[in-house]
Amino acid sequence: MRLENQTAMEEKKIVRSSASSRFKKVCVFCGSNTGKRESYRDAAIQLGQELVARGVDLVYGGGSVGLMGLVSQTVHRGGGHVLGIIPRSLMGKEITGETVGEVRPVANMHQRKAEMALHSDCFIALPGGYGTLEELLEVITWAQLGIHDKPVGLLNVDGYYNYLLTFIDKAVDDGFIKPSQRHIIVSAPSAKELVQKLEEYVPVHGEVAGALWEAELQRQQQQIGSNLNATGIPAGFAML
Ligand SMILES: C/C(=C\CNc1ncnc2c1ncn2[C@@H]1O[C@H](COP(=O)(O)O)[C@@H](O)[C@H]1O)CO
Repeated sequence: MRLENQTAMEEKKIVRSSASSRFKKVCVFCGSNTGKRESYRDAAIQLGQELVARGVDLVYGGGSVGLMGLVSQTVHRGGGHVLGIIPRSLMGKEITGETVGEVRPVANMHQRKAEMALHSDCFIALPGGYGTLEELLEVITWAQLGIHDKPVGLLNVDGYYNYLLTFIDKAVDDGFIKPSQRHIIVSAPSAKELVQKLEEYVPVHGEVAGALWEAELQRQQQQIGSNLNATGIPAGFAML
């Protein structure tokens, strides 16, 4: 059966390669829309195929819309485990569509990001909009602070992220990002090249030595839990 928006190229059989991966689970951030270029859809499917070929499971934001749907359906169809972490407020089918694999409902967007990060060994951003950018920049910030040392990859399909990369270079030139931390982001134009680079990535720690990951996330989760009001919205947030 063809997936929605699936091209002929995508129907190729996915063969699990014998090459093992240092990653067990990769978290993918990507558009809840497919974007206007076929190359974006192809890249989502190619990334899903690359994960399956390497025996890597998927963690993502849940739902079946846009590129999220394509990558999750590809991994699921290829036999990989798919974990979708989704705030209860986004769970309506009209918002997320039919999801595949395991779905973990969480209280809010903050808990989703913490859980996505906790359950994965690496992050990859495909093309996307505000949601994708926000998720990407948060894990980069956490890497900069030494909260984690998991690789962060940008799948720069057809130069989609060129302006962002240029902007980051400007921030380095103008003294807002340390040159050593420019290298937190690993980018490549294709899924195969990107995953290979991420496999070879050696983390560069900033001023905070060592990963404080587990402790920090557990602290965040407790904080989130204790801050929730009756509607599941953290104190101080009007809406989520
Ligand atoms: C509002 C619409 C769809 C929302 N559906 C979503 N379902 C699950 N996860 C989502 C959804 N929207 C955003 N996300 C998260 O943000 C990233 C995508 O956001 P973007 O703004 O589209 O880049 C994604 O990684 C999810 O974690 C109907 O359009």
